[in-house]
Amino acid sequence: MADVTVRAPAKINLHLEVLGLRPDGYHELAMVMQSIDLADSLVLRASADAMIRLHCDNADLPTDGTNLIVKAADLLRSRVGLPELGVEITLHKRIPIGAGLAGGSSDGAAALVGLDALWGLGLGTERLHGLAAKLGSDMPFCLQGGTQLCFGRGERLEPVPQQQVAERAVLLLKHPQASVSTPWAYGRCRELRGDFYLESETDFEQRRQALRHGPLLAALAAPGPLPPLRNDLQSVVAPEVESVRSGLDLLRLGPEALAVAMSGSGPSLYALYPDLAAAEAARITLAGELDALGFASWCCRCGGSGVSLVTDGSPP
Ligand SMILES: C[C@@](CO)(OP(=O)(O)O)[C@H](O)COP(=O)(O)OP(=O)(O)OC[C@H]1O[C@@H](n2ccc(N)nc2=O)[C@H](O)[C@@H]1O
Ligand SMILES: Nc1ncnc2c1ncn2[C@@H]1O[C@H](COP(=O)(O)OP(=O)(O)O)[C@@H](O)[C@H]1O
Repeated sequence: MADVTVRAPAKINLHLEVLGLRPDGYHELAMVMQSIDLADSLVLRASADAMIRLHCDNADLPTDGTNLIVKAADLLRSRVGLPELGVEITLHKRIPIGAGLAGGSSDGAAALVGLDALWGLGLGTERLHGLAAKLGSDMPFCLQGGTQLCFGRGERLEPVPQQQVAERAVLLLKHPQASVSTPWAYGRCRELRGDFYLESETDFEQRRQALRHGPLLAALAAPGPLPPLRNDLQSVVAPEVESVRSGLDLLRLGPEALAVAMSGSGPSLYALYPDLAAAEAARITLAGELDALGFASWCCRCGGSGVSLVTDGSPP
């Protein structure tokens, strides 16, 4: 059987609002997530020995059962009740790890889509979404991609219909020595907030409506400026991580952007521009400071889709 290649794009958060604490210990969220064209790729080859094996070109990443790709493969195989299925997966890692860009979740989502195709399971979107939600709150978004409102733990998706978002591009920064654990960020958020959470479903729904019909989505629908972006984890993480503070300052002082924010639980930061040329020009203007502060940087387009099978001829 032919190899299957899957593209696994990163995301940024255009809005991240922590509404409440849920009975399951997770936070109730209202987010706008956006795919970008910085992507990992997975190559899957069927094997006859009933083993799930992962190889990765980044030695910092475990390839054992803690990797979300292996977890996804194990879960899928046990759900369909076919323990004899085997696979050898090679991961080309380009998304920085522990960066707030959902690289692990996107890899897990890509494994679900790739194995569904490789093993000929024909599971369909709804069942894959259910499996993804079990593996991680961000994983359903990574399957779907584009621009989505994400509610609940992050797994309840509502598409944002505007096309304009996809024209835009980001200058993305991450300090190679900085990484933030998502459980730590939410734990610290809880410590800082104490009892300061909304409590009722009515209050949650009011905030969801405010986001659906608020200034951010209206502004995303047209070219031009955006309102200041909200990420409730930014004020939790910035005081603890120096590169988040210095990177945000740098992007704010740089060539005028549509918006500047931290992505997810950080420590990645981005400045949003009308198009890729503007993001690349900003990167050139800031090259000296980026170098002096030791930041890695990328210019990425906002993307219209989540994980996707790579058919012959298209680049992974
Ligand atoms: C913060 C966000 C924003 O998009 O992304 P990252 O910065 O990690 O990319 C997400 O909420 C991360 O989603 P994801 O990384 O899938 O989280 P999970 O694996 O489900 O959960 C990891 C841990 O984060 C906390 N958690 C996660 C989601 C949520 N709604 N409430 C939480 O409190 C819990 O402590 C959980 O044990
Ligand atoms: N395939 C994977 N790629 C990246 N990280 C992974 C993967 N599988 C498991 N992880 C673990 O998930 C954690 C979060 O990584 P990542 O998804 O890159 O960041 P974030 O949750 O901040 O977006 C890390 O501790 C990492 O070891």
